[in-house]
Formats: sequence, structure tokens, C-alpha cells
Amino acid sequence: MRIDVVSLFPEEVDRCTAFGVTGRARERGLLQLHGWNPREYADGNYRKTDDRTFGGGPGMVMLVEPLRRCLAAVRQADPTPVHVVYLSPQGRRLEQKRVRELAAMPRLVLLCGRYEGIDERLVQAEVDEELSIGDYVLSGGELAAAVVVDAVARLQDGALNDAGSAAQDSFEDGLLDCPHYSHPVEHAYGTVPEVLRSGNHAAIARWRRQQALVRTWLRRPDLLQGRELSKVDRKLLEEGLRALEQ
Ligand SMILES: CN(C)c1ccccc1CNc1ccc(C(N)=O)cn1
Repeated sequence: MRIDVVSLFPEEVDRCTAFGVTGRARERGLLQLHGWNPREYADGNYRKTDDRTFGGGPGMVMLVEPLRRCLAAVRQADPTPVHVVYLSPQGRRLEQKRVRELAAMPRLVLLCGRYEGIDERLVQAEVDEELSIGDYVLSGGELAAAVVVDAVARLQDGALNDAGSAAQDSFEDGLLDCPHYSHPVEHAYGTVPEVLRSGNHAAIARWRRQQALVRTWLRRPDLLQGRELSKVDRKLLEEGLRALEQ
């Protein structure tokens, strides 16, 4: 998968995705990341990329023309058709389902706004999809772009070892993950649950599913709103909640 990032600070996204799973996915060529700076496509010796907003009021707006030229160069760099995503607080909320769909695309362009955002005419003419990573305001779209790069990179084939992809599964069916434990078995902070050391894989899978269901019920009941639980899951959840009351 190829991702082109259009930003006044392309290095920010590069550095945020240069480590761990995402860094390895890039090293392995599972994901190519290219940065583009619209300032290189701006006119004049100040290479102006932003200007005052019409209608008055505070703040500056990113200009159409440097971005239009920059995006033309991005398209020209590779014959693969692009899907242009604009990261903004006005975008649709990014969820894992959409991450999976984006991860399956051959090519993405991530457009990062600064100042008060980008001239709406550029957005209307060039943007396929406006996305928000959450209901909060950042100083620029770069960290939101890095979140998208990270989320899609780890879904590329070969990016995660089997343990990672197992962890992945629990989120896949829309539940929160179960708790995790490692050494030592006994610690001042507590003891590792017996079942996890039993070697009984059916019991371990059952316990993990039950924990995921109980946690989701208690912490994110909204995630259970839209779905019918199977009889098995409903029983696991009820039993898990009863155990908490003991
Ligand atoms: C400067 N601002 C407010 C702005 C305004 C319009 C577009 C981009 C930006 C850049 N900032 C962003 C970007 C994304 C998110 C998000 N929630 O995904 C939050 N902030």
C-alpha cells in the first residue's frame, strides 16, 4: 500500500510512524510512505501557502493553488488511482470498520490542514472523504494522519506476528479486549488468574470471551447497542456479571 501525506510538516508523520510495527511494515515494503510539502508549490519568495480568511475573523486559511499543484504532482508520481482523505474535526468519525476498508486500498492521500483549515473550494474539488479521529481540535492534521497510517499499516499482510493478529481479533468483532497477564505469577499487585495457567485452551478462550463481554458491557455499553448477542455470549455475560456481584 502506498500513502502520500500532503502537509506543511511531512516529517511529523514520517517520525510518528518510523518505529515498531509501523516502522517494520515500512522497512518490509508492506507500506510506502511519501511526504509532500505544498510550500514547494507556492509562489513568490515567501512561498505563501496561507492567507487571511474572507469575511474577517481570526486565523488564516490554506490557499487552494499550492495544494492543487501539490496534489497534481502526487497523482503524477504513481499511476495508481488515489483516494484523497482530508483529516478534520468536521469529518466522519474514524472507526475500525472504515480502517479495514482504507487498509484494503492500493493508495491513499492524506491531506493535513493547519491554521483554520483549507479553502473549501480545494476540499470540494479534490477530497474524496473527510475523516475525524475524534471530537477534539488539534493544531494540525498531521497527528490524525499518523493515526490513520498506524491503523492501516498494522493491517497490511505480514505486518503483525500471530500474537498481534490474535489481539487484533478481539477488537474485530466490536468488543473491547480481555485483560492480559505475564510473569511473575505472584506479585504484590496480585496473582495471574488460575485459568490462564491451566493449559485448558477451551476454558482460556471462554474466560477471555467472558472478560471481553463483561468489560464491554461495563465500559462501552454503546458498542453492544447495535447487536444481538448469541445465546452463548448472553450466558457468558450474565454469568460474568453475576461473578462480579459475589
Ligand atoms: C486547525 N484545525 C482545527 C483544523 C481545521 C480544519 C481542518 C484541519 C485542522 C487541523 N486540526 C485537526 C485536524 C483533525 C482533527 C481530528 N479530530 O481528526 C482535529 N484537528
